[in-house]
Amino acid sequence: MPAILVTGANGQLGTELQRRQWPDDIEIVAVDLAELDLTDTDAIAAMVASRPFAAVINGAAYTAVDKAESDLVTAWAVNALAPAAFGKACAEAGIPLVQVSTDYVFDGSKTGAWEVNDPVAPLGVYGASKLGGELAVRTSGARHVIVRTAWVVSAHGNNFVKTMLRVGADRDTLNVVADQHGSPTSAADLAETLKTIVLRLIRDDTAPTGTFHFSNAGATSWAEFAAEIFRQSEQRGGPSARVEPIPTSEYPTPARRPANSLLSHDAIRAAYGIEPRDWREALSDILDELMKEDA
Ligand SMILES: NC(=O)C1=CN([C@@H]2O[C@H](COP(=O)(O)OP(=O)(O)OC[C@H]3O[C@@H](n4cnc5c(N)ncnc54)[C@H](OP(=O)(O)O)[C@@H]3O)[C@@H](O)[C@H]2O)C=CC1
Ligand SMILES: Cc1cn([C@H]2C[C@H](O)[C@@H](COP(=O)(O)OP(=O)(O)O[C@H]3O[C@@H](C)C(=O)[C@@H](O)[C@H]3O)O2)c(=O)[nH]c1=O
Ligand SMILES: [Mg+2]
Repeated sequence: MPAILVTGANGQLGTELQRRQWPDDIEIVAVDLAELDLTDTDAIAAMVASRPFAAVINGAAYTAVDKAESDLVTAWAVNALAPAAFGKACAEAGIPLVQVSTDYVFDGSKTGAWEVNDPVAPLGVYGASKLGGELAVRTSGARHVIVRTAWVVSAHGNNFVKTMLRVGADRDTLNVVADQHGSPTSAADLAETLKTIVLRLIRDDTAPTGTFHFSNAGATSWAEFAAEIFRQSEQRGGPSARVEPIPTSEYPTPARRPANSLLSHDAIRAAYGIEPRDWREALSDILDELMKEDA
């Protein structure tokens, strides 16, 4: 049975990839740190060669954006050197690699949505290390797809939705930055997109390769996002708080973040016919799942 190796098994994306309905003839082999430490490039090579995998989805990453500023050796090992090792191993095995990247490769200076070939200029260590991963995969010789995504949220793991609900339960008002714009992404919707892509890559030698953007549709700011989270939470009898929109200058963090990281879907629509749904609708599914768990 063809098997797909998935890293980041316990992360948001890895969790949702394992929850997809896969074809009966496909097996998902999902590994996390305990099974495969991505800072060990020899272990990556050995894992990819351990059985005849049909493809690899590298969903693991060092995602602590602020911590990465002072922990850059680990961030670069996981986000750049590991993708390089996967690229080399996949090229040797003759199998496709799906690498996940981020809106934080952009500096945020553009007005409007970022296209896949727009110039990259990361503002911090996380974005720079993820860009390193992109470049390594692109030059590895492996047949590959790189999907940049943004603001990933789900009912599992660490993310903005869960942070807002947790903090909002204890406070009347929350200060949230209103001058950083982008597009939230449901990890489930991202997983469904990666499923479509990886199955095409496995079954069709002429499937589109290269770099694509996927997020949910619609632009927002973190402050508007927070307000919508509380609006939808309150509707379900969950925690709510008032959102006070603030400028980034009033929320100092170790890492700089892009002012606009909205991603254009033109490339993924043209190549794969994928049309993302609105982020509010995706958020509604996540809150349904979270509130069901609370009940
Ligand atoms: N989260 C977001 O907002 C965004 C994410 N992305 C990208 O999407 C992808 C998926 O992100 P997401 O699911 O949210 O990330 P998570 O932070 O939820 O999960 C990351 C996973 O990577 C694993 N990991 C970290 N270090 C290592 C290591 N040394 N060896 C093995 N595994 C390791 C973690 O394991 P453990 O749990 O054991 O630490 C965790 O399971 C990543 O490539 C990320 O860069 C892109 C844009 C936005
Ligand atoms: C908790 C909190 C955050 N913020 C701000 C900080 C930041 O600018 C923004 C979002 O906070 P986060 O900690 O979720 O941000 P961050 O960790 O930067 O999220 C990023 O993660 C990486 C992995 C990515 O690839 C990006 O696409 C993006 O999702 O909101 C507030 O203004 N008030 C608050 O109370
Ligand atoms: Mg964070």
